[in-house]
Amino acid sequence: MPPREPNSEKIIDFVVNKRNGIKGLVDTGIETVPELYILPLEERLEPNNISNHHSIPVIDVSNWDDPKVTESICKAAEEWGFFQIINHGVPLEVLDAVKEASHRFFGLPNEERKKYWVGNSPTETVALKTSFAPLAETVFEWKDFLSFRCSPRDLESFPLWPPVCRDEVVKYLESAKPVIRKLLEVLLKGLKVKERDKTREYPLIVSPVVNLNYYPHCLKPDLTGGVFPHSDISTITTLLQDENGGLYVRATDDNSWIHVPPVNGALVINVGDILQIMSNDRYKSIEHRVVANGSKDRVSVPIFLDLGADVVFGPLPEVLESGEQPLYKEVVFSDYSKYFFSKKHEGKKTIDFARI
Ligand SMILES: O=C(O)CCC(=O)C(=O)O
Ligand SMILES: [Fe+2]
Repeated sequence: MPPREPNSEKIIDFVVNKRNGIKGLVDTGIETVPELYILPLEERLEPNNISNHHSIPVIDVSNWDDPKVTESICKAAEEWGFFQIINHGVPLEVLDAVKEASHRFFGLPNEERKKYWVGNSPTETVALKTSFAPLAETVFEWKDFLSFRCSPRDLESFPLWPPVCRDEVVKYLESAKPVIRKLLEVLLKGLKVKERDKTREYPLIVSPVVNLNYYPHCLKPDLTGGVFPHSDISTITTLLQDENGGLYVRATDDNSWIHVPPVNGALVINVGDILQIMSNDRYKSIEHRVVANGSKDRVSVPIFLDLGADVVFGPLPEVLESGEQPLYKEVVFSDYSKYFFSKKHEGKKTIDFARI
């Protein structure tokens, strides 16, 4: 990594070592964007790279038994890797409550918030972090996030989670689980995996991670990145975004960036690397990025369906049945995940870890 300028070291000390995060820095009333957060020209999202002719599908899932619905889901996972669902049954109040809870947590006084800083938190199942991989990044992401590990065992530490948001996180996850199960069922069926194969489904649903993402307003959002281009490592991600917008998804045909417009009550679903690997590239784990807002603090709440640390995954036997060559080897989830978190966000590079 090239040496950083002296002021960047001071900023890192404040946001990382002193655990104030970007939220703490914005609260000091900074009037310019520090060098540490400025992207080189070629990495910024330029207006002429934003698509004006693509849009990701919005699918009404009020009737899961309608074959048109299931076909649209599998087709969207193949062609776009991203889609929004509406009429999914998760109550609007639950969605609004978890967004409000995110604002409440990040609105806590610095000293209160810091108690949950990674490595210092009362439990390993909840961790407050800034940017993505500060030890590996030359430019930081304009984002803090509070991450909850939510396997049934992790939930035993619920009493140690921040009281201002813990009920809302659990309620959101529990309300979303039937939808997530249904989505997995549909997507696996599209890969010819036998219905209700519990041994298969179980490890897929058991290790969710919920993040409360917080992007404070940024004076010059065009110069910075809320999240840099990356793909998720999950099986699928279910994301709740707020009304500010700012999420962009890569178009597979011309590499432009497609804005994902906020739709009240919708959930954004995307395929992650695990499902791309399991499907031997049938479903696509697509690059996406976030641009912070110039005047509003943005929140989003993803549920990442991860795997248990020791779960091994690779292309599914059903997919290879017809003689298709596997494009990926089998890997252990914890190895894949460690690799992802050891480096900065770098587009689609993580998946090469498993590629044959
Ligand atoms: O905030 C968003 O809209 C997306 C965040 C994201 O991509 C992530 O947390 O992996
Ligand atoms: Fe993501």
